[in-house]
Amino acid sequence: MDGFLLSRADRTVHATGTRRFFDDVPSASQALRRGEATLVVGALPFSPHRPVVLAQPEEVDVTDGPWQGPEDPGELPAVRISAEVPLPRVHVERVRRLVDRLSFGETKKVVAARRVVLEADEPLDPLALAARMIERHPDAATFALDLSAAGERFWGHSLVGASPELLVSRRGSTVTCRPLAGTAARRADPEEDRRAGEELLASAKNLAEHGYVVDWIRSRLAPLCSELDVPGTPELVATPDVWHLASPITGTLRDGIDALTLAWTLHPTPALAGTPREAALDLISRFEEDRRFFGGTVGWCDAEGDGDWIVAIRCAELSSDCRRAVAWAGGGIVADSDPVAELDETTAKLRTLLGALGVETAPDAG
Ligand SMILES: C=C(O[C@H]1C=CC=C(C(=O)O)[C@@H]1O)C(=O)O
Repeated sequence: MDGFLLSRADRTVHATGTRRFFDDVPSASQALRRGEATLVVGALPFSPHRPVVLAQPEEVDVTDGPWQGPEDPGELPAVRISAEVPLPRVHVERVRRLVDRLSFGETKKVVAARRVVLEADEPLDPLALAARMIERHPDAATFALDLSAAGERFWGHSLVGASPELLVSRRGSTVTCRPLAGTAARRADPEEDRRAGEELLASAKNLAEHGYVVDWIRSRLAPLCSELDVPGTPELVATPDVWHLASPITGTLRDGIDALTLAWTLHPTPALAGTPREAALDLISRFEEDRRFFGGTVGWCDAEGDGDWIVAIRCAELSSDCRRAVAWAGGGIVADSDPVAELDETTAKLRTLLGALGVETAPDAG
């Protein structure tokens, strides 16, 4: 696909063509500051050491409300799962090993992720998939973008997803974050569903998982803000597939740090990495293959420094022929995590992407 789409309930940024690519966050931020670019769009990968996708687009369309895609995006092709990496039982075993490490080591939390490889009968149009995801997940931030600028491994690839998690947003001197961590699968029965949400809100394990993320964001934002409002307890938010614990955080920035630099300062949070962050990143690199842009961040930043950066979860990377896709899901592991429940949690999270493609996932064991 050409370009970049970020559709949120209140605003859509749709950009096409490229005037210039940037190699890193500081050079993009400098171009915005000097007035050499009016907008930068793109994505940062999960690993802070891998190439970014940051571009000044040729044309930009900013509209109120969610993206109004093609009148009739048409049917998506039939898609099936061709591999799971690692196999579900191996993911359970990995989580068990991580739990052992967390019980005896200095690491308090680490996020373990797995992948599902999908094959499509016909090419899967990234924007048609995005349109389907907007329809199914109207409250999420739906994105679709070309990843080619990240190098040969990504030529012609695109990333498509519908994320419920805002990494950071800046409007003038106001900075907003809404980290998510702590999850329970939604239930078909309304009474059971309500109870699942209430239990999540009272779960010491999930509150601990959540607390690490809030502490990280507070520690990164506090030096940059004259005021910072961090709620003492999280609230419950729902997607069609899962309940989450969420903390809406708001601050007043002291100086003109732009949204892109804020994203770079916060990313990856313990919602995707763990605590302490470096130890968790080290464990992830030893237990998993490169996450590429899963768990990274997707967004835009304008010349005023305003912008929105979304955590790249509930997403898939499409190959250049659009016949293959890789979807990821992860979950925070702490010392008292149950490995089988953690597998089920990733299955519930995968439903956002797989459901849009009409692919069935195994029902969870809960
Ligand atoms: C890592 C993912 O979710 C994050 C966001 C919300 C809740 C999470 C959790 O409960 O572990 C994760 O931190 C994912 O969707 O793949």
